[in-house]
Amino acid sequence: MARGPARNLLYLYLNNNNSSKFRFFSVSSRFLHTHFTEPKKIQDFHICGHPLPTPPRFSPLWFNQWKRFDLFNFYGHPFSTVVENEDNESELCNLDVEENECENGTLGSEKRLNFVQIASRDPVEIYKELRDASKGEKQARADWDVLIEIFRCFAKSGWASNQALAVYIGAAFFPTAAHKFRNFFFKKCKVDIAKYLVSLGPCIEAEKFLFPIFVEFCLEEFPDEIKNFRKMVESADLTKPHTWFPFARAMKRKIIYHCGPTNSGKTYNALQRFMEAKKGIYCSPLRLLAMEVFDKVNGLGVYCSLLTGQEKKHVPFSNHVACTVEMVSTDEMYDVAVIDEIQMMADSHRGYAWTRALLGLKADEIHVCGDPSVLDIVRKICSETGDELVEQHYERFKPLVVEAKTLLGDLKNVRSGDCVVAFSRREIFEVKLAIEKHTNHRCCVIYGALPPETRRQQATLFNDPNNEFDVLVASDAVGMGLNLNIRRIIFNTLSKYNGDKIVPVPSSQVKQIAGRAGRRGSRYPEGLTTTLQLEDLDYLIECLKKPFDEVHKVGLFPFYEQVELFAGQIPNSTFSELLDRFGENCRLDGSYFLCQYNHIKKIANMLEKVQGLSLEDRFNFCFAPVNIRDPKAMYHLLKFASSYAQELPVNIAMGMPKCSARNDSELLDLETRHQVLSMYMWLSNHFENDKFPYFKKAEAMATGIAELLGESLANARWKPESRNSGKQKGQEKDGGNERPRRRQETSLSHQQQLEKVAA
Ligand SMILES: Nc1ncnc2c1ncn2[C@@H]1O[C@H](COP(=O)(O)OP(=O)(O)OP(=O)(O)O)[C@@H](O)[C@H]1O
Ligand SMILES: [Mg+2]
Repeated sequence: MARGPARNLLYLYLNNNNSSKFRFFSVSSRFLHTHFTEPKKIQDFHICGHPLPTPPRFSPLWFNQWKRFDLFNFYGHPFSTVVENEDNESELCNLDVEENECENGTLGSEKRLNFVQIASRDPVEIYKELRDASKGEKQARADWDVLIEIFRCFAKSGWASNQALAVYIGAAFFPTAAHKFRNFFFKKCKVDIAKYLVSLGPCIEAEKFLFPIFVEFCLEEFPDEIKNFRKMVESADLTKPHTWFPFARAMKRKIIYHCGPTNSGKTYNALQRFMEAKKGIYCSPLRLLAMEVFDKVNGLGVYCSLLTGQEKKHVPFSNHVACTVEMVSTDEMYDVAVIDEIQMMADSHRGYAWTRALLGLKADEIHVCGDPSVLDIVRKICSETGDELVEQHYERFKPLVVEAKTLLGDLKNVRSGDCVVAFSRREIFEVKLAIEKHTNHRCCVIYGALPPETRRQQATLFNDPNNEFDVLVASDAVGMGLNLNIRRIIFNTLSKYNGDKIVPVPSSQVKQIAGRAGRRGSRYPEGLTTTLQLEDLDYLIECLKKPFDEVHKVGLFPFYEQVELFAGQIPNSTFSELLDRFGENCRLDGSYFLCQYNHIKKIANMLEKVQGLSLEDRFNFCFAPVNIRDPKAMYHLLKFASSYAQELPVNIAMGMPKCSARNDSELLDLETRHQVLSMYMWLSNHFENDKFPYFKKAEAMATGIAELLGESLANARWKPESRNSGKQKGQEKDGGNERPRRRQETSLSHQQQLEKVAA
């Protein structure tokens, strides 16, 4: 190969993966971070536009030792291209432009050479040259048009915007910076550089050429913006969450992972250790389960208090507490802690509470119970925290058998001890109505929007063989927490509304629900499961066969103090904006994700018009247990916050219904009233008591409404109203404040929102 004219330049061939052609390309030493086996040596020579300081040490033979060069940019991101080392040494250091295939084949060799020189120039020098130029050189009209397009693309480039983050040019500021850079460039532009860019056209290569010049420009022009953004990013740093709990880190904790499917005795065994301990805490996913453990443990003679978002029942002389996971204290010392349903760490909304409990609990022994999906990530966390991990694996007590016959589409085929699972409130009442109309069975119902007390009452009614209520109709709320004597789980459908569209129920959820059948201690020798329709059976079998999905990330959410620190960096923003900015800018390790906060934002937006709330007040109000899809409940929350902001004692401002529900809209009304009272109790526990002085009254009303709900369900023989008719009715009555009843209302995520609440 003939020698190129610029001997002191090194050009590398880049094999462009998109086309099979070799492209002529040059690389600046600043951008070349290769996996060389002799990294020291490679630092000794300069590439592109720089004379080689010690020519004897620069031997093309070095390059021959490596077949392949991966190129990374300044920030460690790989270029899409790969450098292939041709065996012939002269190919690397002495290129012949003429003889090489070049994508832009129409250009003359002189021009191409010129372009090569521009492309290979140090961007710092190019920037300085532009900056120091008194004015730009004249460009042809057609070239301007191309340049304008190139800069338009640059300003919109996701690639450039992402890269800019590494030098603390935030995504919000990037378009402004790109616009100013364009103005600067056009003012100072030189013909050769412009021509080179025009030859590239609006493409990623042009962006890659411009980007380092843009960086130099930004470093000089926007030092304050860069400094501020850097501070902001640093205050939204959620990396290394295990370091947030130095006291827990100072302890030598032993973590026991009780790992297995449903109904295998995980919680039972963990609770044995809990009860034996001098001082223990049980962390529950649901208020309902915390109440069950509270009753059970006290019943066995171990004094135990109860702590949920809504209730604080202190039992004198107790050293044990059953709480909802959000309420766990990371200040208290315990001998034994139990974190139940540990796989909920991966829950998109509430996962942070489990993560916090696992990382922060100050307990010598921590028992975590759950399926195997988070086992690997718990192993990883324990290796980071230095805790000892002991794994105990469990098998189901009773086999789970799939009934291939199904119900053949006919609810008349239900039997005593069956639980029919449906994924919307509407479906639940339709199924109940059909069963009670066409058979002699009576149905109990359980769904997420019912108060825990009512769900327990319905469970007790179903478990008791001495009454006529021998069938259960339930939503996925049945999947966790209740001890139910279920013979057979029948899936009414295996698809549900996810808030956006109808999707198949995830296999992990199918497993969890189906596993409810044949609980140890129940009178059935095995658990059975099947579907209503034959066509759903294959999917059921597929779900049960599938191994648990391995979770790769668990949830995190900032503490109030972290949000407050972040707020200091962007004054005058609303709480909702603050959350968004935090979400955009927070940094996380690979094992964590930021929990979803859309529901919090929705409350934050509603409370925006309430004057006089501090940031901390807003933060607390936003975590109140409210169904954001229920306008009546939202309205009450707004009223509570307004009274609180005016420093008035907050009234419940709601009457007590006189009798149980006679139709579906009265039932919905009872559900909403209970949720509002539950919210009041929660607020009373999370703010100073004197601000919410009617706690006792709210508690008494909530108990009364839970009873009314129980009575209503026992007598419920009405058709659920259609969404539309409900809406019209509501509009007549309350000016559109009717609660929209949507399919997902009974889904677990909804229930979880209500139970989050719990805390
Ligand atoms: N060793 C035991 N002796 C008596 N009863 C037991 C024993 N182990 C478990 N049980 C009972 O078996 C039932 C299921 O046990 P447990 O609730 O511990 O299962 P689990 O694996 O935690 O299930 P889930 O995944 O549903 O939470 C419970 O009613 C529990 O009281
Ligand atoms: Mg359990």
